[in-house]
Amino acid sequence: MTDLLSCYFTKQIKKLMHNIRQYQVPLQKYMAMMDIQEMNERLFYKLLMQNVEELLPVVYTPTVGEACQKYGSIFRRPQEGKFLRCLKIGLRKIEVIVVTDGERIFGLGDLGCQGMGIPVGKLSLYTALGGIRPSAQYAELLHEFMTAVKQNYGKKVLIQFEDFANHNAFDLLEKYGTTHLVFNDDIQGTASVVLAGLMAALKLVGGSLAEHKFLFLGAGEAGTGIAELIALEMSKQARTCNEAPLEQSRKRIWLVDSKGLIVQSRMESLQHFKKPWAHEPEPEPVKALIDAIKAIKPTVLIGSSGVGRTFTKEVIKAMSSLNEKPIILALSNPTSQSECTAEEAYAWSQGRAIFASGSPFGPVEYEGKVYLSGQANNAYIFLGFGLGLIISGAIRVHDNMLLAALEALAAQVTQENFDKGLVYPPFTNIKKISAHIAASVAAKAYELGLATRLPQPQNLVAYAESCMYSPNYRSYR
Ligand SMILES: O=C([O-])CC(=O)C(=O)O
Ligand SMILES: [Mg+2]
Repeated sequence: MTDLLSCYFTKQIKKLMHNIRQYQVPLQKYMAMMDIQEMNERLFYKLLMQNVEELLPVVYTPTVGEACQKYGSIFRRPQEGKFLRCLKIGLRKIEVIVVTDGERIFGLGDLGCQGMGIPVGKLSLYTALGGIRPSAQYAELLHEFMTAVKQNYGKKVLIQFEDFANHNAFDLLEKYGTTHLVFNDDIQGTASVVLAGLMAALKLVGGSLAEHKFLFLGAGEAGTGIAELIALEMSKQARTCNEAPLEQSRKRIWLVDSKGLIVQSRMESLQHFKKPWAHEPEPEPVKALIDAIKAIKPTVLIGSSGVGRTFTKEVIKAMSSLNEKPIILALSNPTSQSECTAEEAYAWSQGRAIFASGSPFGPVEYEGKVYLSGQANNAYIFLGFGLGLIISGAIRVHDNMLLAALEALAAQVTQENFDKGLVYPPFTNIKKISAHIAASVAAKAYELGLATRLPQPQNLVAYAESCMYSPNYRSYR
């Protein structure tokens, strides 16, 4: 890029940042960013890269949550002229199509794309009551998609499952994990990012993983995914001293779901992904989180239920009376669903909590001291993880790659970060962090014989960096 061009680019970015800062409402900032993306892709990415701490909460968690809820009303410029292509790659045998523009849904008015529920509902009536064969059930449809993707793009295309419901997520990951390059961000990404934060937190609190006791509120993808990775790492650490098989490690981890503490006597009615966590001997039947804390006496409390405001004053106080430095992770997104705020965690623990959250919180002042809190968000992992798979030409995901990724992340928390109470490095350095994670993941892929890009590059960090997209203007003369 010539000096003149780069100077112009810099000015453009400065002005646009100035414009975006004029908006007070996060959703307006989001819409401004989407406009820029549509108008000028390079500008959008450069802007985001250079202002990652400020703009990540706009284009991603938490504002993107609100944008999704209002997607129908803010989505303005549809991509036209693509129907024929979509129909050609779609399902083959179609008999009925119910179509809506979403503008007059019942008496509710214009619901935009959220009006989709109506055609879906009408089609189910065709099938259930009209006898029209459904074109494909969920599993068949997904299988067709997975097969088509591999056929079109080969075995090295990474398919990231995002925000699937529990009842499908675990099965899909297991089913396609052996035939495709698949990664579930909510199970594996969240698990890795949380374990990285925990390993960093242990440097502040002391003790090995096996010396801690974990209690989860929420036993879905995030909760059980994290629990399993903690158990795996515990066993790995203990293997050197020849003890602690996986089942043994799992016993240090307890989960509470909507029906209370998961225990042996509930085994029959538990969904399969919860069964490994039904422990005995069980304490008295325990329903409420606060009672579970009293019974289990955890050192680490992790919220992953998607329900906000559940880490009450009583809960945080109980954790703080049990522990000098309670580790408290409020992972649910977006901010409205966070188990507690950073302010609450610090105030209710008298500034003793080691706190991180899924959605970002700003600095908090408590009794004259400023506390920062890390964002335990899977964005730390999935970017570098995906890049590592791609640059090595990996054809499968292996648990040891997750461990490699999270170790690389934990290793990048500096003393300076710790001093501020952070168990994650700042997002400002995310590209550098991702390059290191990518290099570790790629190295593991080579070690496991799952990499296809040969020969292995000498310096994987440098190679990862050289593979990264860089949005600059080009001079065409
Ligand atoms: O999107 C995020 O910030 C993290 C995530 O995957 C989720 O909450 O489902
Ligand atoms: Mg997600």
